[in-house]
Amino acid sequence: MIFRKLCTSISTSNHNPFFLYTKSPDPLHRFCSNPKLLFSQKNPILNPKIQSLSNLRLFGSSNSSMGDARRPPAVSIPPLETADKLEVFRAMEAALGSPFSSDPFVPNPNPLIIVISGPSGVGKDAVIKKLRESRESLHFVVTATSRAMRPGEVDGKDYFFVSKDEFLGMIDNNELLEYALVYGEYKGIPKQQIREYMAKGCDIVLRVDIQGAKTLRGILGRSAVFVFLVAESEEALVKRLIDRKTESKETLLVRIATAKEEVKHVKDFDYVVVNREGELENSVMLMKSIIDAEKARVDQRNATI
Ligand SMILES: Nc1ncnc2c1ncn2[C@@H]1O[C@H](COP(=O)(O)OP(=O)(O)OP(=O)(O)O)[C@@H](O)[C@H]1O
Repeated sequence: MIFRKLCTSISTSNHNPFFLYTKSPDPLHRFCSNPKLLFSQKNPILNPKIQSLSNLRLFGSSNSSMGDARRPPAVSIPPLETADKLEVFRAMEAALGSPFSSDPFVPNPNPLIIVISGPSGVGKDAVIKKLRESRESLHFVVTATSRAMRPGEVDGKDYFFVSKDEFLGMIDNNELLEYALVYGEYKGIPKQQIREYMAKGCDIVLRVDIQGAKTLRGILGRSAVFVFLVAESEEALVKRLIDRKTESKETLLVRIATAKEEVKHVKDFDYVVVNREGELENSVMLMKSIIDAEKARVDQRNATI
């Protein structure tokens, strides 16, 4: 009730269309026309920066207290319609009593760790290859593996191909963030590579199997983003694996049986991307959107290795 009275009194006493703030003897009256402002940083009583607005004069507007000899001289803002932009800019700085800052309003996003996983043959490598071509700020960690090189693969680019003994040495020296024995072969993620590229501000992409993703979730928690790649159906996945022609009949059967179980783990991930037959480009686009959205999060993930 008292508050409404205050507002009524100021709305009848203040006719200046540009400012809520006038030289009323009662400081509460100055911001009464919008009750929210009373308690916000826009309230000149609370914000000393805006208090300097009392020195502000617009061309063509009257200011009844201009004769007050105790106040510093008023700053004039030239008319926006005709004045030079820089002139207006400088006048506004002078009116506010400090230069406008060019510092970013929000800090740059943190480097992101993106874990991509999914059943064998779903298209992880295919998606990553396309992402690699389109995003320079992403670093794709080259996994170390003890498996033999497939035709077309390049050492140091697709994987670091090492012997089983070399791999065991890396485990002993604590050089791996995560490692696993997959279908009789070792695969692991070198820590040093991640540290080095995160220090350069790059986002990191890790490609792991489902078990690896589970282990990484245990290590990284919510500090990394986990994406599950899946085919649209079991049928599509089997056809894709047959087409790839990299498996024996036996390993093909094992991979298919494993994939059926692995799909159940989708709920442990942050995102799922369905890599439909013939729609690889769409999957890549969705991956990019996920990364963009993650970079725009207010509550940034903050991974340290
Ligand atoms: N959307 C798609 N449509 C059709 N074929 C695809 C699609 N995505 C990937 N492929 C093909 O499916 C096969 C398996 O893909 P890829 O090797 O990338 O799978 P992966 O998940 O990396 O498998 P693994 O875990 O066994 O290494 C490849 O021949 C690839 O070119």
